[in-house]
Amino acid sequence: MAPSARAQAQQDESHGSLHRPVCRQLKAHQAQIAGVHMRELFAADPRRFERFSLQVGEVLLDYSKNRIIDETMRLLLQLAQEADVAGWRERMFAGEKINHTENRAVLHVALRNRSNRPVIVDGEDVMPKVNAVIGRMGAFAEQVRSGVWRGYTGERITDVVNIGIGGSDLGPQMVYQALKPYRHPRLKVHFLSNVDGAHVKETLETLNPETTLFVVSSKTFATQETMTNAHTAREWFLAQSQAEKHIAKHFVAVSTNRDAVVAFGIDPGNMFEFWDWVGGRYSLWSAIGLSIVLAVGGERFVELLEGAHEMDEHFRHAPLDRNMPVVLALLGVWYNNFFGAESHAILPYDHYLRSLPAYLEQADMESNGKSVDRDGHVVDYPTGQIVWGATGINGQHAFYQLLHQGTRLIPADFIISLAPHTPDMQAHHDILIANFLAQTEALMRGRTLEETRAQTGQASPYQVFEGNHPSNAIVLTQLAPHALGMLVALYEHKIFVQGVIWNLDSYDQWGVELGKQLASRILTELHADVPAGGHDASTNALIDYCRRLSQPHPGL
Ligand SMILES: O=P(O)(O)OC[C@H]1O[C@H](O)[C@H](O)[C@@H](O)[C@@H]1O
Repeated sequence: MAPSARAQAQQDESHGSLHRPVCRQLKAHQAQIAGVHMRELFAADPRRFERFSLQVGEVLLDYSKNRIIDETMRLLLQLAQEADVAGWRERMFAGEKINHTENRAVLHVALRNRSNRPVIVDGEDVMPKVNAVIGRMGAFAEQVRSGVWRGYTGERITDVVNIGIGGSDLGPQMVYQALKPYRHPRLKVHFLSNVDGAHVKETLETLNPETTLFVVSSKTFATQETMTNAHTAREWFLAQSQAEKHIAKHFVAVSTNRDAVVAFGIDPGNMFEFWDWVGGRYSLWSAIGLSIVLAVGGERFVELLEGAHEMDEHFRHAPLDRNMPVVLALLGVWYNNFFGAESHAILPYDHYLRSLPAYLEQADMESNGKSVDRDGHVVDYPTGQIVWGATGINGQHAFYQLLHQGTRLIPADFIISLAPHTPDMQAHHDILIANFLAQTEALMRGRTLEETRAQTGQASPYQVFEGNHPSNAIVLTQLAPHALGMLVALYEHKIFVQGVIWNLDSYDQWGVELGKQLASRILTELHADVPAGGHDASTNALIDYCRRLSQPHPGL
């Protein structure tokens, strides 16, 4: 068998950051600390919380329940310094084309640059156009919210449908859910992402074309799922409105691709623009946030941007050892590369943050799920962690068993907001807070055999909890737009720092392309008259099987 390009590349000398001498020191240090229980660390240091916690604005990070001591953080910080996190950070903020495989700048930070400092890309300050689009979004949303903007029969808009997928869906959807307490009472936003006809049908069947506004959101305006859904929505709308001229009142577009928007039949006056230096999974701050602005209004959206900007400023200026995104990133590297942890759980104790895990799955795994480094070498160390999670309180009654007594090390972020949006139900909120606190304590402390005997009267090994499971507690004062902006930016920069340490381009996503190409070929084969060929035997047979059985059967 001819050696693959990958195998060939593997023969190259490895150049990754994880081959620095400091990593050998970290490895030796891990061997020393692996047998130490966090109980002992807490017992030995009553000031552990003060030393291993950080506050930035309304965000508190307690990282004291991690398997670290001062020496751990010292070595991890040395790794960050040697990997030139500070240099890469400056390059990003300065608009350098750090997404080198696509030759693009990475400037979601410019979208929320409330200082208005010039940000230069290709010799042009992008801030005037950033601000102009934010202004247009706010003005348009105000028209819809106030009822000045009406549908083709003169009715006010009651429903907004964001048609998009990936970054053009998960970000706005997560923020819309998180900020639901702030939404306009008349406006409901729906998110149509799946090309599955069932999702389309379920969404459209509840809607009235006269009062529905479609926001077709796609960076490229070429994504098959989004375009197919947008065309179906257009047909559905025209079936009732009967005239193309009415489309202008019911379809707007968000994209970087003006020509494709015009070709689709959307008036460029109804297009909200963004730019190729905004990555799809970092785009909720751009015009992709239009459905958020429609729901909560321009002022709230600006508060969200301001929150992100506050975290950006902290990330850019705070020393690395007091830098919240850097600390979170280093802890992730500690477990990923030195403890062999494979995944990282996101556990919000907040109903409004229930989409955060799905959002972070894309943000993190599409950014750092890479096995070839910036220099084209195949890495020989684990990179992007598997991010997963669900609302913590529900998880307690489902998968936490494995966190507490399973065989794997799964670091987790516990997230809560203190002032509820339901102050008349404080008793409910107290239960949430109590469980949030109890779980991190239980994961850390565990329960010894002696304690089990003392508490239950039995010395059952099944009731022993090993403990020593690491977690971060992230506490927001309230889940308001500003705090949410801070939280999301915190994770974005954590991902950035990890990408630098693993020597990756965190801003491309070539790994999604191959499946897309094969799907377009198979789509034509599904309609062919001849048996499938040219694939492996499994795929050929499955294509034929699907072709035979996927046609609608009368009577079914
Ligand atoms: O916004 P679009 O161009 O429609 O792209 C939507 C999504 O699809 C792609 O396949 C990428 O994996 C995502 O990063 C992107 O957010």
